[in-house]
Amino acid sequence: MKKVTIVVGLGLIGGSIARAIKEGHPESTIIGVDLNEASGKQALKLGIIDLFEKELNAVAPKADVVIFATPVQQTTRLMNNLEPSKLKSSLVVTDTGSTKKEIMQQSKSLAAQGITFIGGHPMAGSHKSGVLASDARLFENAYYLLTPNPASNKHVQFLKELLIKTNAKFLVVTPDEHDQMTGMLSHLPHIIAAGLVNQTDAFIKKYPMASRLAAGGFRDITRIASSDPAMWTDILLTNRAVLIEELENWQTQMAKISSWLGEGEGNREEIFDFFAQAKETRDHLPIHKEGAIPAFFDLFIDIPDYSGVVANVTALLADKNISLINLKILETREDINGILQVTFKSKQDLEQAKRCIQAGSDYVCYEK
Ligand SMILES: NC(=O)c1ccc[n+]([C@@H]2O[C@H](COP(=O)([O-])OP(=O)(O)OC[C@H]3O[C@@H](n4cnc5c(N)ncnc54)[C@H](O)[C@@H]3O)[C@@H](O)[C@H]2O)c1
Ligand SMILES: O=C(O)C(=O)C[C@]1(C(=O)O)C=C[C@@H](O)C=C1
Repeated sequence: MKKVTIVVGLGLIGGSIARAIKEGHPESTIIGVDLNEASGKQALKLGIIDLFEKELNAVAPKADVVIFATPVQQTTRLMNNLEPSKLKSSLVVTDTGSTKKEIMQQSKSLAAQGITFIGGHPMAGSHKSGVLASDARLFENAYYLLTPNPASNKHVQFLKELLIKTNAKFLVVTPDEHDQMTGMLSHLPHIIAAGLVNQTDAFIKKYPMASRLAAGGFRDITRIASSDPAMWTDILLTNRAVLIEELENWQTQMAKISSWLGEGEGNREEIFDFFAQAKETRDHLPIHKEGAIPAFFDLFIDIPDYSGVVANVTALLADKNISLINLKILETREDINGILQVTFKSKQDLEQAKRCIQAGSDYVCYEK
């Protein structure tokens, strides 16, 4: 496919999409557009794009495809600034934004001027931002939701072909269905995670030692609280009605638990059922695991708290040529062992590392 694609926003999503297009269509040209010149330089250096430009309208007339991978409200602003009379009549415009109703509303004025617009949203990502976190495999096996304008239906196949190497599963939904479903399954969880971390922050001021006790449960439910605040502000402000309703449902649920607790033992069964129902549902949800960036493999090692132990572990791994991605001490207190978190790229590396550390030391290794 010898096409010119402009990717606007060279961050996690734009970078990952550009990588996948390069992989599937090496003969195509990718022009990267970003406000941030450093992102452009990094993308050029990584070979993700062929050219960099700060101003979209300076290059838009060359484009066969424009893909917006900017925060939602930046995307609507940039769409509004396009100059349709200067664009190719065959141009296909799409986006990657986490909400769809406002963007689809904005696209009507483009459609009125003959520009094809297909809303898009890959349902995979990370709390990490920026082009350095991008990965062509990010969307593998994930759903990629599409909300085409009626007049754009015939271009959906072309877009799927362009994005073939994302290895995503494309699904057409209405903008309303989209915002309802992502509101429940993505936006509300991000609000809850951020709220929980903020509540913890206030608590830690009272009990400073508590910060050292944040273990697996807290880590699992709050990872997404590290996501980019600018991106999430735009998401919330473009899905207000859905989120207000879901927050009310959430508050009703929390109030119910609070009242059960107020009455104590008499509500044992209700409390049990609350957790039992959640376990049943969670255990049967087909949660997307493969392809996302945190598809790294963590090995946890209980280590005695003395200096030199990290060097011991790395020496054991180096001896067997096992490469690691990251190494972090999660906990060090005088009275207990520390935990060393060693991250590997593959399950095989992790298993080999576990065997070699267990053979060469008496450290206890485990996965979570
Ligand atoms: N992060 C995720 O998990 C995820 C997943 C799916 C979809 N999305 C959506 O994808 C979009 C991009 O998210 P991301 O995670 O890649 O963010 P990011 O912060 O990693 O990248 C955004 C990039 O856009 C650039 N940018 C911002 N405003 C711009 C403008 N006016 N003109 C040109 N460049 C501009 C920034 O400099 C940055 O490089 C958002 O709409 C988000 O809702 C995010
Ligand atoms: O894995 C994460 O960190 C994400 O938050 C990814 C996530 C999600 O909520 O699942 C976040 C926003 C997107 O619009 C799509 C995916």
